Amino acid sequence: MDGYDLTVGTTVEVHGLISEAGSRFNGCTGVVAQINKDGRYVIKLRDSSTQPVVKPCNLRKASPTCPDCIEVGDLVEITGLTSERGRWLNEHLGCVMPGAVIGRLSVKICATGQEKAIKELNLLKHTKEVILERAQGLLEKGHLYDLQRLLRGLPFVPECLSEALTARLAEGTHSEILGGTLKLVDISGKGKGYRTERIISAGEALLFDTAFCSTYKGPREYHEMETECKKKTERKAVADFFATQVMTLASGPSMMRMIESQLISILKTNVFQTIRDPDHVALFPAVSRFNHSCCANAFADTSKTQATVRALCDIRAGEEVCVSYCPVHAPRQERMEQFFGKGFDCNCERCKREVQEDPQFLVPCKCGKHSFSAQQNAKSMQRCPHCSLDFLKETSLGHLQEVEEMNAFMRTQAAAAENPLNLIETLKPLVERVIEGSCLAPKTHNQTIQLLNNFSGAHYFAATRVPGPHQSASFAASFAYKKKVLRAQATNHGQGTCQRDMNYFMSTEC
Ligand SMILES: C[S@@+](CC[C@H](N)C(=O)[O-])C[C@H]1O[C@@H](n2cnc3c(N)ncnc32)[C@H](O)[C@@H]1O
Repeated sequence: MDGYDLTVGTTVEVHGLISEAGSRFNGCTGVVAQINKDGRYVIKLRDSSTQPVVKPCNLRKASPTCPDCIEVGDLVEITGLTSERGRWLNEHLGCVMPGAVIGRLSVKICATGQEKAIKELNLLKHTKEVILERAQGLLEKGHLYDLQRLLRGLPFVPECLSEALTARLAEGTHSEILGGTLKLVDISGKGKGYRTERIISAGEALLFDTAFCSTYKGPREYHEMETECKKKTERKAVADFFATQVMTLASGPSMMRMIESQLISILKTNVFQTIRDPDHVALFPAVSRFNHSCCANAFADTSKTQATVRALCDIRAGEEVCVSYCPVHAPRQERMEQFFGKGFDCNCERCKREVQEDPQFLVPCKCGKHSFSAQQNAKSMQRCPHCSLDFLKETSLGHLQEVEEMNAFMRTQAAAAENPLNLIETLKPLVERVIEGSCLAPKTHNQTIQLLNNFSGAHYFAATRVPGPHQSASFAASFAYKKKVLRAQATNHGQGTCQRDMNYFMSTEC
């Protein structure tokens, strides 16, 4: 029956309109966007931004041979998703799969391989030719980040196109500021750095860069990279890039420059250990211009060949964008040790706060009204001003040592080979003392958090790898302890810390 069995998302054809204004829509196809209370249908037309409102008797399901009608096997682009969870899918290509649910089609996303149920209204059908034309355009304009995303997972990429992309990326001289997000400027006291050109949303990709050189981590890493640089610069185009973009990067303290070459000093100041290839180090000339902050608002997701910098939180227009050169969960002292030789002391807001009082060394008093401090510069004997309980810093540090030893054991081969149920029993007494407070190790110290994380992990492995009646309880315990971990991290360096976890970024598409 015409019109009456149509739901939101169905592809329809308009027919039988007789008014002068309406008759121009006869024969047009579109998708049902909404059904109004008065029973009329709002139609989103394929080729026009006009959305006619039509009675159901003037609509019929588009014939399957209609070029707009989306079918299993079609290539589609996702568009117009507005929810926080769905937005990132916009502009992604997918393939329509069997198994539609009411009002939605099942779409396999090319870039990630995931299947998502998406309304037809949010899908734009494309031919292979249109996609390849778009890809060629991106290559010509040098938008390699978008090109790479477009081609990822597509079944029909011509070899010449993928080879051209691979060659451009491998040269190591390509970088792009994405979507007009950043500008490289002088930053007082820090040399160069990036500021935002507009408001940025958490998760947005800001900059894409390719590795100029990379090698395995090891005692000769800088010398190997120096050799690679020299070899690359035999080509004139690369030599120009090297002179203007590499040799102008920040180098270490002048004392170091007297005993080593300028290039080695630059490499020592700018090379990253890469996140996705942890056995590698790489030089990304454009990423190297980001300054450091211990409460960074961006994160460099790096592999041995390329890097994407993303915003970790919403950022105001004009703010400096910084990444962290060290793990953000480390206590201040450990973080500073990692900057040794880099020629600066971090003076970010977090460091200023933590010089006075590092939250990772606070031990709450039993009365709940006061916290003691086990920080290096704190007094050895402390007394709670509310309940007069005494606290001995050395006892607290001794308990922290116990926690550290347990964590060290958890990193051994013996622990990795152990049955997770036995590991739970090994960890339990210490974890229980931490929770009920008889272990005086600071509750939000990196090591204490690590202990809880290990306990959560042991429960997770027990739930997923050891069959038995304990499995659902182990799952519950794993999540409960993971929550404690995230809460403790948020106490140290603000809400949303879980988003500073590299695993969060590695699980997002990029
Ligand atoms: C990887 S580079 C960052 C870009 C650099 N500002 C430039 O002009 O190329 C590292 C150098 O930048 C400076 N820098 C980075 N973060 C800083 C900070 N938080 N405070 C002061 N200097 C910083 C230091 O000189 C450091 O050796």
